[in-house]
Amino acid sequence: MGPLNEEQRVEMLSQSLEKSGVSDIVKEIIGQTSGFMPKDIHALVADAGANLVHRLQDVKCINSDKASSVKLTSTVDDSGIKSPWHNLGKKDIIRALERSKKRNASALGTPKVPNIKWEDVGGLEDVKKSILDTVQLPLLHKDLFASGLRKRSGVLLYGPPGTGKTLLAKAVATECSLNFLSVKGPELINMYIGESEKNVRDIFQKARSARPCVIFFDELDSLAPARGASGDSGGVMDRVVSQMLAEIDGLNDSTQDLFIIGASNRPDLIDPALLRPGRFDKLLYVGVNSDTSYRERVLLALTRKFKLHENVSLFTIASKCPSNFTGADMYALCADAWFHAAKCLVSRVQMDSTLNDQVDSVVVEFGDFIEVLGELSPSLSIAEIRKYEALRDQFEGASK
Ligand SMILES: Nc1ncnc2c1ncn2[C@@H]1O[C@H](COP(=O)(O)OP(=O)(O)OP(=O)(O)O)[C@@H](O)[C@H]1O
Repeated sequence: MGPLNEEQRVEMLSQSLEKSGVSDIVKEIIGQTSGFMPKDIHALVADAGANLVHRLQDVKCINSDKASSVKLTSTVDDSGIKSPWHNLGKKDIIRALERSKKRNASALGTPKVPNIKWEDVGGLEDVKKSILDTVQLPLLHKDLFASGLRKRSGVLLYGPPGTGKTLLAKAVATECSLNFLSVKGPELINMYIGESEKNVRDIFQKARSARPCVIFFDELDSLAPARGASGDSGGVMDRVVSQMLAEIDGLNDSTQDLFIIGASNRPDLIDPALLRPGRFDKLLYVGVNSDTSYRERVLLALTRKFKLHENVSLFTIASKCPSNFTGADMYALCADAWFHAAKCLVSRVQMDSTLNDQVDSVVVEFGDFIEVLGELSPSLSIAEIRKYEALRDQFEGASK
């Protein structure tokens, strides 16, 4: 679920603060909560509550120090029950808002070269090649591309969740020795008027000072929904999209070593202006392939650092996995199989102390995979995958 619109935020905040007697503050702060998702509202209220607890503790200490009979001001509601929430003041909420702002600022992170190699990405060879063409060629032939007519492209990786979009973007950055600046859409949206646009400017500024650099916009649809469609009367999202467009267009005048890669499950929700030439105009579908050999290649990548028993046939395991297993499902399979093997090893060592020196080397056997496979179910149904494929058909050709 994306950011809430103003009406939804008012409703949720009013409900959460109903018992506190400070619901009149909702009007005051609502403008500062643009871009909030339900979890952000919960966090805000919980944080304000934590503030209150600290304050109550402080007052309690003072009161017991003075051995006075001063009582905390608490009101009694209709039912006659005293609620500590009645002590919640505007100050607690304002403080919680300030903290949330600080958290957002630090969550925007600093760029660094990731440590994901091509070998860590299984299957997806075509997508790998297309991204490399877009990123590596201009890097290797800067002069040629700087004078060319073709505007540089940003890549949009789209498709179902857990299929390796983030992994691919990181692998490109590692392989081309680029710094990687990852921005999750909702993280960037700030409640303070003007702050979200500033965050966008800051991100591009950070990337410019860390060149060569890739900016990876995860959940691009929540960051750049079609303008006028977000239902946010504050218009924060619209201004963020406009700022993004201005920054991306600005990239075309500068050198060839700043790249933008976006990822989204719902490209149909992204503002179409962002998908025009020179922006995120190279659309690459990253999906689920029902071929056994695809699953085998993903398993190979995921078990690269495992010690596998010689009885393990990754192809046989791949053929036993449901055809709608995503990369993330196979990650769960491998992690669970390793854990199963580790547990067995620990119980063997407990029974026989002569095996103590083996404790560091977990060897994963075929049986470990089969054992845990039965407990896993695909995170996406075949019907859901078909929906994503229908979206792909709709977008196919858009980047050609
Ligand atoms: N093709 C793949 N090869 C190897 N591992 C994969 C692959 N696809 C997914 N995985 C595993 O699944 C995890 C989740 O993948 P990733 O975060 O790249 O998915 P995503 O497509 O970006 O998902 P989302 O849309 O939810 O952000 C990865 O950390 C990796 O362990």
